[in-house]
Amino acid sequence: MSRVPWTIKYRPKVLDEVENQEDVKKQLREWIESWLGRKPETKGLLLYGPPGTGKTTLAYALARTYGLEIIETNASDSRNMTSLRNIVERASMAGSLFNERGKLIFLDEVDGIQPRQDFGAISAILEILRNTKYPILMAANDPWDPNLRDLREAVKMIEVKRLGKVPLRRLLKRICTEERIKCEDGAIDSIIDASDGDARYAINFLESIAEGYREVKEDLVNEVLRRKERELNPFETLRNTFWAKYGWQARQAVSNSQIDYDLLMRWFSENIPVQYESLNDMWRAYDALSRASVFLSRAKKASWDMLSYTFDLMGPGVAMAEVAKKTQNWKAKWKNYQFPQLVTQLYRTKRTRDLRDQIVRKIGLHLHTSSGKVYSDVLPFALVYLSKEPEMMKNIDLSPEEINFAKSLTIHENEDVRQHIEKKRESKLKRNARRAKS
Ligand SMILES: Nc1ncnc2c1ncn2[C@@H]1O[C@H](COP(=O)(O)OP(=O)(O)OP(=O)(O)O)[C@@H](O)[C@H]1O
Repeated sequence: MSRVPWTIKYRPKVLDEVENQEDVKKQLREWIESWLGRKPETKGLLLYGPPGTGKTTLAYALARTYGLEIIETNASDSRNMTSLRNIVERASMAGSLFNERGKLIFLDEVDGIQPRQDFGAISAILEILRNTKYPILMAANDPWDPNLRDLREAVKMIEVKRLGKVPLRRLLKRICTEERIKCEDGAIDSIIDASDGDARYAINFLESIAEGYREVKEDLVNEVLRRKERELNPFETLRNTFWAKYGWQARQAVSNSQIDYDLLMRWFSENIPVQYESLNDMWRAYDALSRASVFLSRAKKASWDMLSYTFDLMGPGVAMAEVAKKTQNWKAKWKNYQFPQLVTQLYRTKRTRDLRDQIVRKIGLHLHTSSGKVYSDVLPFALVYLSKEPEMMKNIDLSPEEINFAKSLTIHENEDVRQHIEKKRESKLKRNARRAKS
């Protein structure tokens, strides 16, 4: 029989069982009661706060407390939006929501909506909000994305704060008692410190330790935490690989690492010339790494069994590339590893990329087309047009910062576009000439 995870098993069923969050619970009660009194304050309500603080829990507990059926869907899927529209439409035709068993619609992860992929999802939600006869509760971790502005204005927003240490401790201790597990107080405190108010993380952590070791001891918890920290640290993975005397040690360093494999590959790629001084060592290390990369893409496309070869090549392959390692008096050399260029570059250009995406989104909204289409077909021409008609910049609602950015782009793009148009014109002329001949 499959076991129910503790986060589900111990999820509060009704509002009174939800630890803390008194203000949130009060506001949720008032909101749903305003619906039951047929005069909703606002049709939609958005719960926002960090992961694992109980937003989903609150939604389910609210529904249960008031005997409502909950309809949950992930907001960032346009198919869900279509089926939701149907539900809402049917309800408006059927008359009153509360004739039979009422419903509460719960849209999770509204901040996961990608305007490019889920084009129209936000306007679909806004439309659903206008027409709904059901209360609509939404959840987001970060609701401050500019794409969500219209949504923010249409709903009531309630912040769900991180759970404090005291309620979290109460929660974990209750679970330990019900599961009949011996838990040291210091162990619970360490888990709470590491979880940073994320109840899901804390409960999952407790469960994994209890499952593996049958009791929850402080030194054990601290050791697991230290290991986790190390496995998340790319500098540590690099050091353990480059400093490994034997292949199996290097393999372990790579396979234990919790870093995304593609990213790890970039870390190695950047730091092979930092670690190795001999060109031959470097050459062998890069050779192994490039083979690892081939197996990684095969693993992703064909079968994850290939991952084993990726580890062999990225770990022992890179580590054993150093010939001196086979000699008696080899000693590991301390080096200052570097961040991969790509990571620093992406970090530095984040603001620029965000600005570009915002402009593209606004042009797309104006032209009723997706951001993807704007990128591929429209952007260079739109920039030229905008530079000629500065008033248009204001019409499509560009902020002063975006206008400056668009202008700076236009200078470069103008030349590109001119050449692009020129080339197109030439090939068209040639084509016409060929046609005329034949
Ligand atoms: N206030 C609380 N009282 C009791 N248990 C809680 C509370 N908050 C969270 N939990 C526990 O933590 C688990 C995770 O919470 P939940 O899924 O509601 O978080 P969330 O805020 O929706 O997270 P995310 O933003 O990642 O979706 C729940 O299943 C529940 O067991």
